[in-house]
Amino acid sequence: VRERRRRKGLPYPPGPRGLSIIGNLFDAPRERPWLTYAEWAKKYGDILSLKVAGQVVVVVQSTRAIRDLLDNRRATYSDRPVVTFYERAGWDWMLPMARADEEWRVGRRAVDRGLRPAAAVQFQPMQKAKTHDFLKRLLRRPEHFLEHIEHLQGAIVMSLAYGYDIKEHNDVFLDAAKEVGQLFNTALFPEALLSNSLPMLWSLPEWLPGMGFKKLARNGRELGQQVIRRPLTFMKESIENGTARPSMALDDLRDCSSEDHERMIAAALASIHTAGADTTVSVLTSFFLMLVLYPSIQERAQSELDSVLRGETLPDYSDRPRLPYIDAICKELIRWRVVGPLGLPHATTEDDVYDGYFIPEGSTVIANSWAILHDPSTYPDPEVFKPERFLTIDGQVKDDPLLSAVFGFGKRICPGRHVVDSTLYIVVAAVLATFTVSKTKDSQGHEIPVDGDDYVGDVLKQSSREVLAPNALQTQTGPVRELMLYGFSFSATLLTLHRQPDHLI
Ligand code: HEM
Repeated sequence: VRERRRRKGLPYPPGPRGLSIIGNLFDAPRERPWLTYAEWAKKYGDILSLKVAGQVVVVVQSTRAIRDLLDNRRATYSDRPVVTFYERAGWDWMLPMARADEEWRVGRRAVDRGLRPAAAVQFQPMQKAKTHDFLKRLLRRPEHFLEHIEHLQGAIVMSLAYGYDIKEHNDVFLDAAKEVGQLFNTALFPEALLSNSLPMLWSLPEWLPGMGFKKLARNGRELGQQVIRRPLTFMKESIENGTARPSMALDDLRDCSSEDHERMIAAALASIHTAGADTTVSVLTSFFLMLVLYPSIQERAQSELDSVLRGETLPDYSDRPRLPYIDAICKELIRWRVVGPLGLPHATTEDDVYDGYFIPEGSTVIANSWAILHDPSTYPDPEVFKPERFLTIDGQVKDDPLLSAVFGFGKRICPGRHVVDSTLYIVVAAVLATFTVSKTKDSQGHEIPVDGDDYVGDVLKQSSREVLAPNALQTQTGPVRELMLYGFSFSATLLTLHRQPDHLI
């Protein structure tokens, strides 16, 4: 009744009509939901709603609606949905999923400061050195390129967060951070979210089918604390010994006014690996896929690099203005395989009305970034990799304000985007300057084909299957699927390197 009064007769945004109790639980698309949502937009328009287990989920799918709500009404649209699982597991410290409370604000301010463009520039020499290290690994064992990409990203993140150099193998900080990331992804599986709307699930015994999430919650609490505390102890010791290197932690911890403040900062820093790892790794993996699928693009990029560097040096950041084609490749990589096609869900903190529709407080709001970046009227042949989209007729780089959709919106926009920009540029330029990547040949000398479509996997689903396999329920809830990242399943052996100017590395 209260809600009816608040609605003043206004309808929710249109959408598929669900069954009464469970709403659209079973309508919510299971595979690549962004495609289904884009399809639904043709019927319902650029703002639609679903009711998932009693909760309103609003999906916005045009630049107009996304900007109007998530950017221009950011004061209302910057919360995250309540995930009981995170609260129970004591994981609400993790910045990307944190509710928009004081703790998030403190952590977010520190991360914004540490990763702002001026600060990100200071990390560039480190990113360059780690990239050269990556080239050497690639040269030694090209078939393990996925592992090398992961190592590179881990090395960059741990260095910028703590000034810490990760070990060659089995680094304790990195391994724990990776485990948290895996658990975090796993926790987005349907059963955990279902426990949101069915609190009584928490009182059922752990051994029952589908109750695996209770064990996860238990293990996750301890692991989370380790990931926060260990680097903090390391930082304190290295500050005391005078061995601390420039890093976000060094700047932030110096300014801490209390133990509580310190705890919030440490939690925000510990979130960075989870937020930045899979995402950057995904884009860099897309890069290698692109190289085997589009040899002519590789060739053109190499001739641009050769004309600037003359085969004498490795590319540096100062070369960037003279390498517009490389820059255009980086932009197209971000657009081509959108890492988080539906970003991370936002939530509203008060009732709102938009286009005559009622959006209640506490709604989950999902922006379909994929729909924007694969709209054929803006990007013709959207599935084809075409760096030229981002070049003017005279070969200069064109800015495209729509691209930032990959990094989300409003107050929650990804604070790591400037660092991503410098990582992508240096890796793409350095790999193209030193290697030619192509498909592997079979024993008869025929190229082994690579199916680019196969390559879209589903990291989260796979990890949840591993942990929960015996007990997994088959149910799916809506918002779970929105948190999917692309995973990559093409064979790691499909990589032959030709151009190996060892003297450069
Ligand atoms: C290609 C790489 C990356 C992509 C595509 C990406 C994308 C995103 C997206 C879509 C969000 C959610 C935005 C929203 O809610 O509207 C996000 C949040 C976040 N990202 Fe990234 N990200 C990337 C790399 C990184 C890196 C390298 C870092 C750190 C160094 C990072 C740190 C964060 C953090 C801390 C948040 C949470 C912000 C908050 O909730 O307030 N990301 N990112």
